[in-house]
Amino acid sequence: MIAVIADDVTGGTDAASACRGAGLRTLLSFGIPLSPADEVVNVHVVALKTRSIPAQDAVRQTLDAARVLLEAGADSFYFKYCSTFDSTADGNIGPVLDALSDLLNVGSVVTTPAAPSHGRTVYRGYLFVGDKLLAESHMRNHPLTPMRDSSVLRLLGAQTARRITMLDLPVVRDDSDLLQQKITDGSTCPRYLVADAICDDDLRRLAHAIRNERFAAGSAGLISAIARERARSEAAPPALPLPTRSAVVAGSCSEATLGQIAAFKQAGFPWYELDVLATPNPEALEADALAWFDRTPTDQPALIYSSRSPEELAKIQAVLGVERSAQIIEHATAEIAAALVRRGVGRIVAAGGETSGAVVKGLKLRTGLVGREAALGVPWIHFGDAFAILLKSGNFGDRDLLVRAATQTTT
Ligand SMILES: Nc1ncnc2c1ncn2[C@@H]1O[C@H](COP(=O)(O)OP(=O)(O)O)[C@@H](O)[C@H]1O
Ligand SMILES: O=C(O)[C@@H](O)C(=O)COP(=O)(O)O
Repeated sequence: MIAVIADDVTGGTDAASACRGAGLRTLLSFGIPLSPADEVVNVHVVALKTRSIPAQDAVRQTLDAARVLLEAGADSFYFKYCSTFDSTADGNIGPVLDALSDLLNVGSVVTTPAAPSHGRTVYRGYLFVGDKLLAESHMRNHPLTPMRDSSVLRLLGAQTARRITMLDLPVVRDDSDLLQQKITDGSTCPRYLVADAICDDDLRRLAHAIRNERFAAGSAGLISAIARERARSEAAPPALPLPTRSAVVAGSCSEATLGQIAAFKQAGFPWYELDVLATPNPEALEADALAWFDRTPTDQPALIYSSRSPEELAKIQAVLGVERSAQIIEHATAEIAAALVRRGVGRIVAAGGETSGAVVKGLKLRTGLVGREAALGVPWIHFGDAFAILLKSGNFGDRDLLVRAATQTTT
């Protein structure tokens, strides 16, 4: 079994969808599973919410999850971080990689955030988002993890004392056994090999070269290739009916989400804006939002959001602070989601990684079945027939995704 530990909830759904799409039986747990799965699965994805927390807490939670998965029979491990390398200045990715390499007793670890199908490519160690370098993309303005450098080697180098070398494109594409040699040479001394990859075939080559390694790390790109290396078959999950009453909650401030919110409003559905500056109190924000929701028609999807443009966000953060404003919003959003479900909402669509983490916590969701994708990397997760959730990375999905997900009747 492949064990995947993701540093946030939407990262977990993205990775789970990639494995499911490769035809592997995939289980997704939110938080550390309390007991091993009672069914045979090829992949168990554990989605944590460690991306923005202090490194020592992230390490502890990740190791706890890894030990449970080892006990459940995992023979290889993947640490899923964000395809835009989201991490704080005190960086979790390096410390978590160090700790997992030690636990698993591995030397060389291949890693790349490349996910070409999501528009993330790595060339000469520099990470691109579409046609822009990471630090010139919208990720410069991320509320919690603004990315102001594009070099994966420098970003990772600031977070670990271990040696980092590059597997550049000519090596990745070499048809002799150079790639394999580079990976196994000196593999007894701990180090990270940051790989270039600009198309899926580069990831396929990497996955083939590391097929006997116990540990690798990166975004959904490399785990998708690893899953395909194992499965070599593709089976689409069956279409399933979706519970009728739906609601959307959004806290992502990414360009993609702002466009999706605008499309939802244009479609004429009811919407409500959480104003944390006017009401910097989660309970009061929740009460006002629910009073509004209780007046909306039950046959229409409703949207509740806190998302703001970078300029508006900067103003809010200057008054309330980055952490405090995010905490108030996340607390309110989690409670609102739980209250919506108590009011009969059977389908929640959440936009934003941290936001989704808060929603999953509010709803106390544990382990669900990975279903069909509503957009690339955004699968429906089913909890029996009565409840389904779609957790959308802020950056993912076309402009109509929120409208489509809130109104479609089957997956
Ligand atoms: N109006 C707001 N003021 C301050 N922080 C906000 C506001 N709206 C959302 N946030 C915070 O911004 C962060 C967005 O991150 P996230 O949900 O992970 O989205 P993404 O997937 O785009 O990264 C969350 O922590 C959220 O609470
Ligand atoms: O790798 C990715 O881009 C996603 O899987 C992911 O981790 C997204 O995180 P958020 O943008 O915080 O949703």
